[in-house]
Amino acid sequence: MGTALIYDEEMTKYKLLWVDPACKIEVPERLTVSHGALVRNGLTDRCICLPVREAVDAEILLVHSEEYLEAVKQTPHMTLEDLKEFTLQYGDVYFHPNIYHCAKLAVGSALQLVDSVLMGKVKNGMALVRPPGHHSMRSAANGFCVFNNVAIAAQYAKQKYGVKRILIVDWDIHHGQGVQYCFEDDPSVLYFSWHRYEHQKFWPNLKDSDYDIVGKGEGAGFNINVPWNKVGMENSDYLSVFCHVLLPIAYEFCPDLVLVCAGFDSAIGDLEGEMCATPDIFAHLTYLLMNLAEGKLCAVLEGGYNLTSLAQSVCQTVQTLLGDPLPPLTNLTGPCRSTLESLQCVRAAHRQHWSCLRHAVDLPTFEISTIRIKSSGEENKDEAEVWEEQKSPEEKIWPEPPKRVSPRVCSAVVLPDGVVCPDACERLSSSEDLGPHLLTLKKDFLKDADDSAVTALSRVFSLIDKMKNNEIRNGLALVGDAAMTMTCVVQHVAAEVDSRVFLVCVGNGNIPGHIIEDGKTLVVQISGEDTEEQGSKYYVPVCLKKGCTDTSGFAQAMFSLLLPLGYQHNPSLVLLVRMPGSGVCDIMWQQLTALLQSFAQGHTLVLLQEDDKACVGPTASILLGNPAPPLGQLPASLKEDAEAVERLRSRLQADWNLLLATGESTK
Ligand SMILES: CC(O)(O)NCCCCNCCCN
Ligand SMILES: [Zn+2]
Repeated sequence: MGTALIYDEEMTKYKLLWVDPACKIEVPERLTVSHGALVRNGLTDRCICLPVREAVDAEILLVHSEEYLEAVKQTPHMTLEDLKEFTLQYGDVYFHPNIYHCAKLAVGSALQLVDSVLMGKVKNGMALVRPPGHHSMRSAANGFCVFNNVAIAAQYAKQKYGVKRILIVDWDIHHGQGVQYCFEDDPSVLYFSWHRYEHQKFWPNLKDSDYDIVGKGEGAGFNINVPWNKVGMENSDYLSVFCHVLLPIAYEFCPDLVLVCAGFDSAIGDLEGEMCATPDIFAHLTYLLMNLAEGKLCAVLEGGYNLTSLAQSVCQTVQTLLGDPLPPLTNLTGPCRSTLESLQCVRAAHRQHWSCLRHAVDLPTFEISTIRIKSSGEENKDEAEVWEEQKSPEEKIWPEPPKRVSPRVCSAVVLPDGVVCPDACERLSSSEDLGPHLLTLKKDFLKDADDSAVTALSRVFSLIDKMKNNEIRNGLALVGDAAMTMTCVVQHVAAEVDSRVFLVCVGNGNIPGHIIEDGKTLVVQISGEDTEEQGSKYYVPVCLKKGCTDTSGFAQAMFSLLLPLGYQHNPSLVLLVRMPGSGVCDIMWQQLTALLQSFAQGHTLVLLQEDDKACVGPTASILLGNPAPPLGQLPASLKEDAEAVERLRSRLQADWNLLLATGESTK
């Protein structure tokens, strides 16, 4: 199934007709440069382009009042003076004779997108629309918005398709108060928004946008506000909020549909947001949401006023929806103090509503500052970087997002004769000769192994070499001895100069100490074995009371440990090993396999032991880019497990700052 793209140049045919400094940034070019960039990058050709349609009254009335709709209906016939007069009753928005038509097309586009996803015609999609929607309220236009496109889409999905739970993620830099008000007492719609706030000093200056506004009545807990009280937030800050707030709660909520208020004024260069996150961050934010709701994700454009970063961010988002490998995120320094303060406040405010936060350790709050947490060796930022930070936003410069090339082959497999190769996978030919290095390895490691083990290892090494040359994206091997193969692979890869391995080992098994000595391999082992081994900076033993069968504990370790560590380690290869008898359930295994593709441009090598042959199919399905099935609504994890994860975090966060979620200052 493909990715839908909805766009029509009719929505560019309205603009500001008088002087209004607050509205002059909302220009038709926002749509033309975004669509133009998609065309130029060959992305429109790869999408399923769906036609727009006008929303009908009944659809608009799902959210708005009749008197408001009737009033907006009069605008096409108004004179310029009448339009100005009409506009005065609302805030930071303007009307135009054609804006009612475009507003109906914007709603219609969102509904077309929801239809195509929920009818299973496409996997996911994006609607490039204007006017935006998330500020408009039941009886009021606001913040360039006329009708609330995404709120209407959510009500539409519930009414027409009986969707039970909908997650709305609003990564626009402004608070979508219109969406919040629409669903604040509705437990079937979880609304998440981060937004520039500066302690209510930033527009729309609402107390309702603060972290302690969590929803009302039945809806308590289903409204998450993350205020940015400082500008200059970076990729690390955004990822921290996803890892420590949004993803744990979203997985617990287990939505049937994900809607994104995709505003890109949260990207670097935008004068509204004044943030420093780069366009490629949206590739990751999109991907991290794609394993919810079995990939049913509809992104609808909201804001974004720097035409360069807007176009790049839109392309990054659509490329991820299309399944392209994710770009590496470099120099993630960890969240700033102000972010930690917000994180801690939001987690505390929601602790009573979400069991994933029940055991969250929250420390006394502390003064706010944007002093960046320095991880070791970051102390002396060179002059240029410091100067860079002090430049004013409009002069911000940032590198073009890296090219994201999909290898010719997605998944290659090494399987013993007699094991069927999963559809769409490529079996590595068995005619590989034993390379010279293998003969030495045979001497060092495999001296007593039989020839089939040596042959299998030689094929696994050629899998790795093909990944290194980007001939294949990922690989899977079913081997006789997973632990031994794992050790040889780490040894083989670590020998290369700029290689870094992220080894994720599921289940019990001994990790030889020497593989973590060089600091190039980071090991996370999730098992049920209480290793007295305290671990080190590069060896993170997560032992779950009930072992890997405990989905909640496993999921918590995935979000609050694995993701932050993986991002900060920024590996060139992910090695995922399923030890025999791990007890991990297939769906959890698939979710883990999917999430790990956030790293190393998707270069994941999965090692399975022969008696786990039944896992080949489900694993291959994920490696081929299919979404992982839902885990179901997650119960609370065991207190001991949550405390174990917290202990690990506090031990490791001095070295790995992305683990920070509360206010500890690093040493
Ligand atoms: C969709 C949206 O969230 O991007 N709308 C933003 C509205 C901003 C209103 N204030 C403008 C002040 C100009 N400096
Ligand atoms: Zn915005």
